[in-house]
Amino acid sequence: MSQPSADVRDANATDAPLQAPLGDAATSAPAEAPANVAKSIEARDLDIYYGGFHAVAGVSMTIRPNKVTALIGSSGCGKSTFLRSLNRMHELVKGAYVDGKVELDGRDIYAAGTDPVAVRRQIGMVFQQPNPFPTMSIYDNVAAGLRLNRRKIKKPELDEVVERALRGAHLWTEVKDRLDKPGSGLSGGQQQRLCIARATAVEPDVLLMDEPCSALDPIATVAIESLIAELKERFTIVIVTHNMQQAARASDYTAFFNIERSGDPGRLVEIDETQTIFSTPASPATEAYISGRFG
Ligand SMILES: Nc1ncnc2c1ncn2[C@@H]1O[C@H](COP(=O)(O)OP(=O)(O)OP(=O)(O)O)[C@@H](O)[C@H]1O
Repeated sequence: MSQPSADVRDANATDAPLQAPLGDAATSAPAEAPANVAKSIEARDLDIYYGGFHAVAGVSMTIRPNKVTALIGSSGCGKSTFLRSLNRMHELVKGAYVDGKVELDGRDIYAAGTDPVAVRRQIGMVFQQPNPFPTMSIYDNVAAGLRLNRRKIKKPELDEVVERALRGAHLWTEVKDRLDKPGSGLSGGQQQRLCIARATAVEPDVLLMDEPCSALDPIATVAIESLIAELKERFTIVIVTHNMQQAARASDYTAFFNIERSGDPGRLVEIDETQTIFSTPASPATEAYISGRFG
């Protein structure tokens, strides 16, 4: 829930796609995967609250299209909170709200009248724990979002989208002969790739990933990392990770968050190309964190 502001009202004039009812927005979606141009996100002076608790303060950041941006920083500095504010999942917590702006290609996702469900369709999320719908088949897990968005979608088209999403998630060959079996019967790494297939099947512009490998073994982690490298050809990706090697391997840009004193809100210290953050960061706090001196 954003606090109303003049800026929000101004942005309202240009946010038509996010205001479209979910079904309409999706009905016009092309059957084929769209061109490889994803969208950028711009956070401007973003403050994030849980009721009276100020969790994250004053974040301004550009998230570039078709790049992987990693969010790193010590526990509790607000990485996940910031991530969830980028697709309006934050406000699902009772009393939680943001102040400031988040723009998807220049359109404020918090503008008055914007449908948060449509925002979440355009900015998908993959969580730490793989969470396939437990009673649904593998096929239905991937088809679920499309069925919600496009009630009249025909079976042959759905088959095509499900196959494409599963191939895109490097899962097709492993599951093509058991599409009718429950998604919960897959291994952890397979379940996470199923969740990625589910998230990408609706062709979002941005994929948010909250520690997507932290519940996985090293082999499954490598599989997800190589998948992320491919997915950025089609999507803008933001990933929260505690694993600095993973940030160094998998991201193009890295944002370091920090809390100066206990009880203070988390703040963005710096964002730069990953190579720069891990070799010559601007801030001593970043240097201390990446060299393992704290956090
Ligand atoms: N649902 C919630 N209600 C109230 N406070 C919350 C809630 N979720 C998180 N917080 C608080 O917000 C702050 C930021 O938490 P957040 O989980 O975003 O940090 P993080 O950097 O992602 O941490 P970690 O690396 O441990 O996952 C913390 O002080 C946390 O306790």
